[in-house]
Amino acid sequence: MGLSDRNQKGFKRLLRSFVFAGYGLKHVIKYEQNMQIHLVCAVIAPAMAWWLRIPLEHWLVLLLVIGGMLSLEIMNTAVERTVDLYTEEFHPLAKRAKDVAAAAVFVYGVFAVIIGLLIFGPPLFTLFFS
Ligand SMILES: Nc1ncnc2c1ncn2[C@@H]1O[C@H](COP(=O)(O)OP(=O)(O)OP(=O)(O)O)[C@@H](O)[C@H]1O
Repeated sequence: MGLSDRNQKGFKRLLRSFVFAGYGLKHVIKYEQNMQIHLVCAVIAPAMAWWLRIPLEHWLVLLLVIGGMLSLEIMNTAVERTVDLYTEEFHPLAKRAKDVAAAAVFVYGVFAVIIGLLIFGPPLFTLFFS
């Protein structure tokens, strides 16, 4: 399906958007090392949550943080590809755009780690030291 199908409506268009999102997801997983690292964490964290039997409200926060982290990494890749489309030569604004997008991932990552410590710290402490 090409760009001319943009005016399509209904279920077919919805299905089409899922298929394209799938292409995007496959690309990021295949080529972005950071995404692969995030995915490993996205498997380990729920496994730990299950093991430690954390409460439902902590599950909700955890899932929100994992979804946010993965989505932000995907958006970061979109920014990188868009910048590369504009120029593969060195350009200070290209650097600025990529570094700012990377900073967004970094800031979220720092808060994700803090939330992870707050969620997993107390039950781990109880498990090992009491
Ligand atoms: N066209 C460009 N002009 C100037 N600086 C750039 C350009 N492309 C990338 N950079 C900068 O070079 C550094 C490394 O970028 P590189 O392309 O290796 O990784 P990335 O595309 O930013 O991220 P990733 O490795 O996750 O794909 C970053 O500081 C980035 O901002």
